[in-house]
Amino acid sequence: MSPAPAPGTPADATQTSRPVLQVSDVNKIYANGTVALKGADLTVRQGEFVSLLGPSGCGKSTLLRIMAGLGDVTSGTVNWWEHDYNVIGDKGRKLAFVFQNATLMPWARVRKNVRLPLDLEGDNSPEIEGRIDRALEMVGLTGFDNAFPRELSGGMQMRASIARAMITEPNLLLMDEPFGALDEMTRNKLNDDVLKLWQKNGWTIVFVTHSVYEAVYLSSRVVVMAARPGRIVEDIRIDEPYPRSADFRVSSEFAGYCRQVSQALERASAMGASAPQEAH
Ligand SMILES: Nc1ncnc2c1ncn2[C@@H]1O[C@H](COP(=O)(O)OP(=O)(O)OP(=O)(O)O)[C@@H](O)[C@H]1O
Repeated sequence: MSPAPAPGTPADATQTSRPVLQVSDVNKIYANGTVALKGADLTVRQGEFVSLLGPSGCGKSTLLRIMAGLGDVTSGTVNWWEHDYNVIGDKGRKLAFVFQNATLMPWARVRKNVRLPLDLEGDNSPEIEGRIDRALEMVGLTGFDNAFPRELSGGMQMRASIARAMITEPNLLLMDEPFGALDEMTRNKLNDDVLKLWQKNGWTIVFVTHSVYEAVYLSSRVVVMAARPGRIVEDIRIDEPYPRSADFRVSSEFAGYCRQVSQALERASAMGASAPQEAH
């Protein structure tokens, strides 16, 4: 497995790495006739940080769920690590999903919440406790393992949710607008934390967001989608080195990329607004 870009390397270092996800000509039509995805083509390579950005209803969550193997496609193919669905879970081919809400079990303490995926796998090996400790440490929740979710702030609950995803030691992390409900300071802090974890662990990430700023700050690529029918319309490289920091947020390069992505989003929104909903 090739790692995520090392500190200081350009964001395009991943352009030739192995594909982790290949979505080819995928169409998704829900039972009520909604064309949620039309002809979606997207390859995500090892070590990339790809954001999906687009107006409401353009199919971002549908695409992410399909990438997670959670939803059937109407036609087209999806491959993971150049194989079909059956390889997910093999060594080096683990996938985790982080939802918009922390989705913690309210009656269980943080430690129990974080170990849930291992419990579901029936894994009760002796090193589990150490793994939980390390996951909590990585997300900055050491000392909170006995707290109940209601005793944590929204940001801390999201950290617990990320720790729960990390416990399975994923290679591919799919995140559906994980920080949308948080205030800006907390969101910025968690953005930095996720970037650090991404680099440290060699993850590949696909990240859904509504925020141009968040997409530009985090991503090596921003994929812009349009609605009615849901489709990919632009694919923009954010060719800035990692690690990125507060300096990047106030740089002219950041402003330039935000302008470019905002304009792409405006074009995408205009396309969806003028198009009638297609049936088949
Ligand atoms: N289970 C479903 N059955 C029918 N239609 C659905 C279903 N799920 C989503 N849709 C429709 O498919 C389209 C794409 O929805 P999706 O949630 O993927 O978009 P999105 O870009 O993630 O939206 P948002 O940004 O608002 O979360 C929308 O028109 C939505 O109403």
